[in-house]
Amino acid sequence: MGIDAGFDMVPPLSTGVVDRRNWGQFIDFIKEHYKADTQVEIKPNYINFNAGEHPKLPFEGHKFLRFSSKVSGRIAITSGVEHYINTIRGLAQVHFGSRIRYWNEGADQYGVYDWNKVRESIRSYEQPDDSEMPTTIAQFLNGTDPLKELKIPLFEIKDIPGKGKGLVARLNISSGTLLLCEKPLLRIQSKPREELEPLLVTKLKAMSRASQRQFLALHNNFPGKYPFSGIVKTNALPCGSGSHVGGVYPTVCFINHSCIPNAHNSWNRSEEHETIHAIRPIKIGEEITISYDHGGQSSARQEFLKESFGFICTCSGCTLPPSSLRASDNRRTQIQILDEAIGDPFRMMTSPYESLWDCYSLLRILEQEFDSHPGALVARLYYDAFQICIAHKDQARASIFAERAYKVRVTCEGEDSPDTMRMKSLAFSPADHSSFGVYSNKWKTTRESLPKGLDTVQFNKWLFRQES
Ligand SMILES: C[S@@+](CC[C@H](N)C(=O)[O-])C[C@H]1O[C@@H](n2cnc3c(N)ncnc32)[C@H](O)[C@@H]1O
Repeated sequence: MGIDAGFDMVPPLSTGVVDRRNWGQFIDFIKEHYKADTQVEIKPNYINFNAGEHPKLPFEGHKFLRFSSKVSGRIAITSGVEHYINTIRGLAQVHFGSRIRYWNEGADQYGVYDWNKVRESIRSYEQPDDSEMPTTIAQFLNGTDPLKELKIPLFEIKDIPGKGKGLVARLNISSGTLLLCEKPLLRIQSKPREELEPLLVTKLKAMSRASQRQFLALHNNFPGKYPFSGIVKTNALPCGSGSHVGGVYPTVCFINHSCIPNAHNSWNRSEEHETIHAIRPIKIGEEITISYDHGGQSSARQEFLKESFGFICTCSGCTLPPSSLRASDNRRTQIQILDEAIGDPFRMMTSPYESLWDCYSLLRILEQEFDSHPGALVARLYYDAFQICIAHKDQARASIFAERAYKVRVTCEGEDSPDTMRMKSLAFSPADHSSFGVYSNKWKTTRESLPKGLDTVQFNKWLFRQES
C-alpha cells in the first residue's frame, strides 16, 4: 500500500487574471529553481518530476488540486520524492500562503480532495483549454480576462472637481495591471527657472508639432515670466528615485496625486519609459492616482506639495476627519522612525534581531496606513530585511525576502523593470549580494533550509525570527 504525502491547493485557483499571474510566476520560479536538475522535465503542458510516482505541476493553475506521491518504498526513497514535495510545498506556501494544505498519511493526515477528482484533474493537464475569450462585457468588468486582449482603453481623461483634469477607470481593474507606459516628451535636469527657460525653448523647437502641442496642453501652476519651466515644475516626475532629471509625459502628467494612491509610477531605466501599474483593485469610475510625495505627516506632505508642485492636496488621506487624521499622522511618524532605525547599518550589525523585528512592525503599520496595499514601500522593506539576513549569512530567509520583494515589484513595476529582475536573481542566488556575510556567520543557513509543515502564521514567525 505505502504511505502518500503531498499538498493540496484549497480552494483551487480561478481562471482570473490575478490567479493566473500568480501561478505563472510560481511556475517560472520552479523552472528556474530546477533548471539544472535532470529529474525535472518540462513537458508541453506541465512540469514532470521523475521521482516516486512522478508528481506534476500543470501550466494552467486552475486545474491544479494536488502534488503528491508515495513516500515509502525503495523507488520513492532512492528518487528523493519527499524532498521535492517539501521544497515545492515551501515555495508554493510563499506564493499562495494558507491555500497550500500539507498532509502526510504517515502522520494520519489526509488530502482534502477525493482521489478520483484528483486523477481527473491530472488527466486534464494534457489538454490545454481553448483560449478563453470572454463573451460578455460583464466578464471584463469582473476582471476575469486580460484586458489588453480587448484593446479597450482602461481609463479616460475627465474633469475632477477641485483638481483640474485626471484619469478615471473605465473598467474594474485588478492589482498589478499595467495602466500606461509612456516615453517622455522631454527630459531635463532640475535647475533654477531662469536657467531652465532658455534650455526648454531650445528643446521645444527641436520637437515635432504634435509633441509641442501635447507639452503646451499640460497644466501650469506657475504662470508668469517663465511659462515653459512652469509647465515642467507642475508636471515633471523624477526619472528614478532621487534623480535630479525630470520627465514630462503626454498622458502620465494628467494623473493627479493622492497620499494613499491606487497606482504606482516607475521610471524603467533600461527601456527609458515611465510605467503606471495599479497597486490595488480600482473600481470602474474611480480616479487613478499616484503619489508625488515622500511621505511624512500630513502637514509635511502639504508643505512639500505646495512648494514643489504648487497645490494644496485635497486627497482622501489629507481630508480625513480630525481624529482619523491624527491616527494617520501617528502611523506616518512611526513609519519614519522605523524606516530610519532599519536603515542604520550599525544596528543591523549589532542587533539584527531587533532590526528584523522593526521590519515586521513596519510591515504591519504600512498595511494599516495604506489599506493593505502599501505598494513599493513594502518592496523596499523586504529588501531591507533581505540585507539584514544576508549580512549574517542567512540565505534561506534572504531568499524568501528577495522573492517577496520581487513579487511586490512585479505588481508595481512589471517583470521587465531592472529592480524587479534584480530581486528575482537575488531570490535564486542571495549569496551573490555584496553584503553576503559582511557582519557575521551567526545566522548561517543554506537557501534550501526551509522549515517544514508550518502554516502561514508560523512561517512568518520563522521568517522574521520571532519564534522565541
Ligand atoms: C501633474 S498635474 C495633474 C493633472 C492636472 N490635474 C491637470 O488638469 O492637468 C498636477 C496638478 O493637478 C492638481 N492636483 C493633482 N493632485 C491633486 C490633489 N491631490 N489635490 C488637489 N489638486 C491636485 C494640481 O493643480 C497639480 O498642480
